[in-house]
Amino acid sequence: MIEIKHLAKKFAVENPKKLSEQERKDPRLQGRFFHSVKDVSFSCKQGEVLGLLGPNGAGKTTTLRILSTALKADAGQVMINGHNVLENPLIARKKIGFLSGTTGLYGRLTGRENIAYFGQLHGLTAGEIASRIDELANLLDMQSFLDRRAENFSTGMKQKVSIARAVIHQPELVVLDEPTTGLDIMATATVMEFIQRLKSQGTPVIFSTHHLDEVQELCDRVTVIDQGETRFDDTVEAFSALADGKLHQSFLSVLNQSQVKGVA
Ligand SMILES: Nc1ncnc2c1ncn2[C@@H]1O[C@H](COP(=O)(O)OP(=O)(O)OP(=O)(O)O)[C@@H](O)[C@H]1O
Repeated sequence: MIEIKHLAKKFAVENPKKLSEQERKDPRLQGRFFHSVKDVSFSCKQGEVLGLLGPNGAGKTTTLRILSTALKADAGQVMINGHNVLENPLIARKKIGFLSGTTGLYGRLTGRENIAYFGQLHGLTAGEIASRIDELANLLDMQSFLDRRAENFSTGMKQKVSIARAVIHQPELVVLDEPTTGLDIMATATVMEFIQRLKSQGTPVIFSTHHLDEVQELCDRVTVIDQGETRFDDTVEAFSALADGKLHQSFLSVLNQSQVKGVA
């Protein structure tokens, strides 16, 4: 069980000129600070997949980076199976597998070496690493390129190796930031099947996405964030029922209500 309560994170704005026009108009900009995440709460149980939705700049990546301990929250609580993540980041790192959109692979290492390196960081033995990589190579369809240097990998190859690297230590919770962005149909299907498999093994998965068909196919729960605040957090059935099964309409209706609230 993972529970996120009232997360908040602001960033100091070093140079206001570097903000986009949209950010300059955003009510989250207050003086020298941009309050990227203001009040985000959601929860996800064993074996559930949660889809984190929101428009560009809503605060999804910031939330997931806090969850994975890559960023420190200003306020709020993250509990994983009774452990306080924000107070015990080292324990939390062992429990969480995090795919970030920005962490690159080491180009001079092969795919296998990139994954094995993370296994070593997590304290796995050489034997454990080898058998786990074999298993992941199968699940993510990586055999044909695993022993090539990563520098010339396609986007799909890179993403598969990055996912394998994130889950080498069999984490209790898997957090994926836009795992299918930029992937072709085949690679997307492989990643979706992989998430499905984690789910069937009972591992909770939280992933951000802009693809509602992925939500339809995989998710048990949906959380919508807008302007740094949770605007919807419930089952996929409840989300779907907002607009007679049309998830795009459900999403838009949550955002419309959110804007009405923002104005009020
Ligand atoms: N280190 C930072 N310093 C200043 N502002 C930041 C920083 N990181 C994020 N932000 C701002 O916080 C807001 C939320 O960003 P975030 O990346 O969390 O959004 P997102 O929902 O993941 O968006 P997208 O769907 O475009 O990936 C954005 O306006 C972003 O520019």
